Amino acid sequence: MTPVHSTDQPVVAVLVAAGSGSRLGAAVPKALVELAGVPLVRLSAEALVAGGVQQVVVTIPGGMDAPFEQALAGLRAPLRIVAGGSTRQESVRLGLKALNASDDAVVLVHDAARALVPPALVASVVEAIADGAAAAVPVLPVTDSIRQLTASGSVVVDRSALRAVQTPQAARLGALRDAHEHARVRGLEVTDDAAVCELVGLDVTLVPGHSDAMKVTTPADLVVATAILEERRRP
Ligand SMILES: Nc1ccn([C@@H]2O[C@H](COP(=O)(O)OP(=O)(O)OP(=O)(O)O)[C@@H](O)[C@H]2O)c(=O)n1
Ligand SMILES: C[C@](O)(CO)[C@H](O)COP(=O)(O)O
Repeated sequence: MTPVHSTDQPVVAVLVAAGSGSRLGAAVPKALVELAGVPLVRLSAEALVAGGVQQVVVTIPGGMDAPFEQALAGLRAPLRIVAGGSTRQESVRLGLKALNASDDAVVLVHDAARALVPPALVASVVEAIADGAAAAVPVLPVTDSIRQLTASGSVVVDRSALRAVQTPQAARLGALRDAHEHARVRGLEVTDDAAVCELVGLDVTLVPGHSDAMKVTTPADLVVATAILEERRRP
């Protein structure tokens, strides 16, 4: 399949898959859980490659090499599997270290749990970096009403000013490695790579996200994701 974008930049990715999936509660690590017979990590890796990624490092739980190698066998891009860390942030840092590419390569960080990310969304964060953004993340408007807890109760929040953040998140490889090292040295913990970039003063550019890039977190998410995949496969 031809990548859905074109750029002169090398495009590489860290696919974080080292989580246990405690909220899903499956018998295997979440990234090995199957949607319509295909492991989440395999679907995610294929979406990255279809979106133009040329090299993938996958972070996995320690001691799980064999099942992950089997799940990822035959991927149409160079692939390396490395042990992840105890947090997502640490897994990303270890994955970035294992990539073999120049500092100016475009790097994507993607959750294996967002297995149905459309290749066009992958391409759109790459293009944002190629067009000059320091960091790029996909976002969606928030659909629930939101309240913020206060000392005396709670207050309503204007949701029109809020966005939910997805992956893949993109930057230049050298800059993202430096930002993660900065966070590690200072003991700073944040929830995503855009926030790591902001710790070192990089501007974050927002691109439109997609509902199919939902994160499989709970058993109900698995039902929704299965339905999306089956709908895609319907002739
Ligand atoms: N130490 C960790 C924790 C998470 N992840 C990855 O980061 C992504 C987002 O994390 P999440 O979906 O919250 O996964 P888990 O941490 O496994 O979920 P839970 O909190 O339910 O255990 C997942 O693809 C997960 O595999 C990782 O590589 N290393
Ligand atoms: C990176 C992320 O998916 C963006 O929404 C999210 O922050 C991961 O959070 P989690 O705590 O690992 O579920």
